[in-house]
Parts: sequence; C-alpha cells; structure tokens
Amino acid sequence: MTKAVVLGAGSWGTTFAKVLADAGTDVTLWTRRSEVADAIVTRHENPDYLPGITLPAALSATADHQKALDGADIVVLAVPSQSLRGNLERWAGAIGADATLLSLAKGIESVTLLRMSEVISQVAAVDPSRVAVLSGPNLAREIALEQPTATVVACTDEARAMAIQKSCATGYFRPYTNTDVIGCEIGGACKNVIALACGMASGIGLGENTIATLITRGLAETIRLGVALGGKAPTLAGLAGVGDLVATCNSPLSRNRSFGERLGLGDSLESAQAATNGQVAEGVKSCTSVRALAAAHGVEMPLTDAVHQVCHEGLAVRDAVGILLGRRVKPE
Ligand SMILES: NC(=O)c1ccc[n+]([C@@H]2O[C@H](COP(=O)([O-])OP(=O)(O)OC[C@H]3O[C@@H](n4cnc5c(N)ncnc54)[C@H](O)[C@@H]3O)[C@@H](O)[C@H]2O)c1
Ligand SMILES: O=P(O)(O)OC[C@H](O)CO
Repeated sequence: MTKAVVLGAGSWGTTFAKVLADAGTDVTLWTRRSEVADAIVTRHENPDYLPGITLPAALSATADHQKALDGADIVVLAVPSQSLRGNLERWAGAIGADATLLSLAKGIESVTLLRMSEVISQVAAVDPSRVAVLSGPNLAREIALEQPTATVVACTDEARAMAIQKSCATGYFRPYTNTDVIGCEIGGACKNVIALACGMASGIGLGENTIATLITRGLAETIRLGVALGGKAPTLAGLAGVGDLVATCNSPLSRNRSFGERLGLGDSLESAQAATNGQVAEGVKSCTSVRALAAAHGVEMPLTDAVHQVCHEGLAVRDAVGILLGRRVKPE
C-alpha cells in the first residue's frame, strides 16, 4: 500500500489528506499544533480549518514530523508558499531517499522569484524529476464536501505523476497527469493575482463583463509568462490554467477574490489581512514576485502590475481601472 504524509493541516492540506484516505492510500497528516492532531484522531475533525466536515477514521495525524515522514513514498507539502522554504529546511533530513515530493502551494517565492518546485528541489537537494505539483480548480471546502472536480498532477517523471494520480483518484476527485510542471505552477500562482483583481472590481460595483474581461486578459498575460519560462500554452488552456482561473475568480470561497473585494470596498491591506482568519491569500505577496519575474523576462503583465500597485503602492482601485483602460489600444 502506498504511504503518504501531508505536511500542513490548513484547509487544503486537510482536504487533500481526506482525498488520499478516501482513495485507499495510507496517509498521515502533520499538524503544527498537537491539539489539532488530537482533534483529527479522536473527533475526526479539523475545527480550525474545516469545521463541520467529518474526516475519514483511517486518517491519522501527528505533530511529530519525524514520525509522520517515516516510510512515506509520497511527501505532500501543504504550507503556504512563503513559509515552504523554512518548513522544508526542518523536514528535509527525514524524507526518504526515493520519495516523491508533491507541492500543493500556489505562489512564487519572494526575493528569489523561484517556483515552489524549484524551492523544493533546492532545499531538499533532490533531482527535479522527484518533484511533482498538483494544481487545478480545487476550492478546498467544495472538495471536502465531495463535490466533483478534477485536477492536474504534473511531474517531469511520468511514472511518478501516475503513482500520485493513482493515490488520489476517488469518485469525486479526478486527477489528470501532465509533464509540464512550469505551466501548472505559473497557472496556479497567476490565477491568485487575477482573482484579487476580480474581487477588487466586484468590490467597487463592477459587473460580469468586467470580470470576464479580467479573466480573459489575465489568462493572456499568464500564458505570456508561462511560455516565456518554458511552460506550454495548452497546459494553461486546461484545468491548471483556465479551470482554476474561472473557479477562483468567481467563487466567494476564494480567499484571494474575497481579499480583493475588501480592498475594492475600501478596506486597507491590514484590515483585509485581519479578516482572513489566519488563512493565506497567496496573491497578495505573489503579485510582487510574479511582476518581478515577468520584468526579468521582458513579459508585459498589466493586470498583475495594477494589482501590485493597489496592494503595495497605495493606488486606488478606481485609479487602477482608469490606468488599465487608458492603455494604448491594440490587436487582441
Ligand atoms: N484552500 C484551498 O482551497 C487551496 C486549494 C488549492 C491550493 N491551495 C494552496 O495550498 C497552499 C496551502 O493552503 P491552505 O489553504 O491549506 O492554507 P491555510 O491558510 O488554510 O493553512 C496554512 C497551513 O500551513 C501551516 N503553516 C505552517 N507554517 C506556516 C507559516 N509559517 N505561516 C503560515 N502557515 C503556516 C498552518 O498551520 C496551516 O496548517 C497555498 O499555497 C494555497 O494557495 C489552497
Ligand atoms: O482560496 P484561494 O483564493 O486561495 O483559492 C483556492 C484554490 O487555489 C482554488 O483552486
């Protein structure tokens, strides 16, 4: 039987651990706090992140990472992007010599501008072919409620992608394999930034035409960046691109969209942050790193630039709209 460990018991880590258990994989969830592990083992619930969801009885949990990692074939990294490096430095020594490392995070590291798979292979000192990513239209709570969805498992080593696919396929969760790690990661990081823009638009009272325009032009700039970095356009037309953009940009469950909406309604960055209940809207930091990555590759990303300016340079949402609409007209 395949043995997996999920490191990080936030909303997605907990949900993905449930998916693995439902797929028949032997899975242990690592939690930062031992009281959360106790609640999962004794009450089959993560009250902080998934209140009201009954977790499988077969799901074990511990706050001891050495114990959790012992014998794991698949090591799932489920902490936010900006904390991945620090956490992985503590875990790396306990990871098995042939384990596959699977990233769930959707972001670009600040300062280094590395994708999560690059951070993982650097910090854990593993060949990139041992690192996989999972990305798609995957709002955690809908999946915890067993509403059907699909996702992409990408790894340059197809056999590893297929092993992960098998470990997490259930009647409500359908994983597809892909070898385009770069495309999947860029899709996941950029859609959070575009969802912030959609939330901002909604917050100032704009309607569906504006949201559709942001999604479509957001996809155009995401494809430009993905392809410039070596990713493939068809990946971004798939679940990890369009699929995730549509889900995140439209859903009130999205932390990024909700965060943007608060900014549009006039909240400051600090008060929007305070309203997230300890959960992370990745796009708030990634808008800056995606913008820098694009600049380093000569890629134009006007929406990402505008989101960065609203979040970090005090630009008002209405002024950002004016700047975007005032750009030189051009062919599609
Ligand atoms: N929630 C979703 O619907 C969803 C779906 C797909 C992908 N993701 C991605 O998965 C990653 C994890 O998201 P999540 O929703 O589980 O996050 P979350 O905000 O719900 O929880 C974060 C988890 O990481 C832990 N953690 C460890 N070190 C941390 C640190 N230094 N700072 C903050 N938290 C720390 C927290 O204790 C918590 O268990 C993110 O990159 C997110 O974009 C989330
Ligand atoms: O809640 P968000 O905005 O972090 O989005 C969650 C997932 O990434 C959706 O696929």
